[in-house]
Amino acid sequence: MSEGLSFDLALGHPGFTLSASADLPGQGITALVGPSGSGKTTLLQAIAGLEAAAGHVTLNGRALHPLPPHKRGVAVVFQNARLFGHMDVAGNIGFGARRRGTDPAAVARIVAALDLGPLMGRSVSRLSGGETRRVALARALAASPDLLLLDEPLSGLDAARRDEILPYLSRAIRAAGCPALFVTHDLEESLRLADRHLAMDGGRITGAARRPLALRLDDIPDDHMARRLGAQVLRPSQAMRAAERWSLVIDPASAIVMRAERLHAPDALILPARLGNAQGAGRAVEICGQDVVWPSSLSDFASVAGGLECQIAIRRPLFRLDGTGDDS
Ligand SMILES: Nc1ncnc2c1ncn2[C@@H]1O[C@H](COP(=O)(O)OP(=O)(O)OP(=O)(O)O)[C@@H](O)[C@H]1O
Repeated sequence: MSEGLSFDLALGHPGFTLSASADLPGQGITALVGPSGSGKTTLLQAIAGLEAAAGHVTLNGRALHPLPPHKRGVAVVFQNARLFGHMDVAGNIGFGARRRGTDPAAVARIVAALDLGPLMGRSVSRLSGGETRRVALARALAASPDLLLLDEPLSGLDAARRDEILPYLSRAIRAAGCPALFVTHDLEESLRLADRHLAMDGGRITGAARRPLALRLDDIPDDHMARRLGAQVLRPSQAMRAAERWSLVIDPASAIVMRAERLHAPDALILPARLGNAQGAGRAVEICGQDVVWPSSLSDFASVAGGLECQIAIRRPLFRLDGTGDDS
């Protein structure tokens, strides 16, 4: 029995043909990226059973296709949150939970992870855009989905709101323990959320890459991209000058991309361990999406999920949007 999500789907609209297949792991967050009109939404809809298609979809060996949508165990979060306007926040979240008999303790954990406690009694018509997105995600997660599909869940939010939500989103999806596939046009979102990437073009999957996000190092530090990411790129030689508190074992061909506002935070000082001190010598850093785990002492590893906003960029190109990158 194959683990994870596997699909091979075909359908046609006038002037557009979807013919997409991929095998994804049973855990983690996959970003689906590609130009407008490439078929990302159509693929999500077909996986969810909301759009008729030929082919197969299996999740952990269970055939989802051609089951009706409500029997697939798939939750979809759309661009517009589509909350139930006649219910308050608690009602919306409870709806998903009741349908699948989700343990109330699990629902409480989701509410806490998304920091929705203070909003539970509020009418959904009185929520901000960011709060609305968090409720939509909570409602989807509360239904204990086997697979979570998100179609540009943060579109239309300004940068500040998106920054506010991203850590919640990452934490809540990972805590749910189901695989998630999310459509995004936003490089920062994919950098910060995803640990696997699928590229789509012309109705086909044209490339895939495992984590860490495989952008060519040379793609990142140009001024425009750095500004978009709010980041500065510390090449190893520059990073050494910032050496004080932590050391980090990284490949000499790698660089650390760190959000500029964190550069002077004492807890966020990082240097490559080629010149490392005893704390980091010989230990490898582990990257999981935005979560960087590194040795805080010789015997102890500290997780800094959400607390340290940095990414490791690998110099070797693993993935390019034109689909010519490899996936090794
Ligand atoms: N119901 C439909 N009938 C006819 N054509 C459709 C239908 N739905 C989508 N299409 C077409 O299928 C193609 C893929 O659309 P889709 O919305 O999946 O692209 P997308 O990659 O999600 O785009 P975007 O990034 O702009 O949201 C487009 O050419 C679109 O016009």
